Amino acid sequence: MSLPEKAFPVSWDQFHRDARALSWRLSGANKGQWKAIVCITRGGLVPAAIIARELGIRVIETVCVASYHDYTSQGQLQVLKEITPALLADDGAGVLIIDDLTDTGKTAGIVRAMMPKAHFATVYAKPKGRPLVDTFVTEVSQDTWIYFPWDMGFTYQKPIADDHAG
Ligand SMILES: O=P(O)(O)OC[C@H]1O[C@H](OP(=O)(O)OP(=O)(O)O)[C@H](O)[C@@H]1O
Ligand code: HPA
Ligand SMILES: [Mg+2]
Repeated sequence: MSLPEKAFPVSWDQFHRDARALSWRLSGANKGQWKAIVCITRGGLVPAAIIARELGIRVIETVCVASYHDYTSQGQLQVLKEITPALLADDGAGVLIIDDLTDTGKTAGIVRAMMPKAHFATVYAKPKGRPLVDTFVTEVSQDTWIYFPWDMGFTYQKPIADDHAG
């Protein structure tokens, strides 16, 4: 397991703000008219709930993809549940695909291929995945790991001075 060099921790408050910022951007795309959200589980579930609330979208579908089995190392991508055929019609035109982030772009690539005309949005993006998303809020470098609030808990932090003590 190789740990990315930099850490980008995100609090619930920050995530809510960033997901709202994404909603604002999406309200200006496709005239704000979306047939449905397809969220990529599990990470896409949280932003999908916030965006659905902001944009008044009531039809929420999932596509279940798993890849990072061992913390930061990506394994074989597995599609555990496909999208309902009703939304695949017309190549997914008018459908909003939501995920928490795009990293290598592999997950985005697989889901995009299922619905080439859908609009793909993530809250965060790294450079490799960025060309695969239509809308995102914040870009972080490829050597940064994003720590989401649902993966974290409060822990004791050593004072900075302790690192300098002999
Ligand atoms: O751009 P990629 O390199 O494909 O990585 C991005 C994907 O990885 C994470 O999901 P993960 O497969 O870890 O599952 P999870 O959402 O259930 O945590 C994240 O939520 C994205 O879906
Ligand atoms: N953080 C959390 N999950 C992830 C990341 C990340 O930077 N990249 C791929 N899955
Ligand atoms: Mg995911």
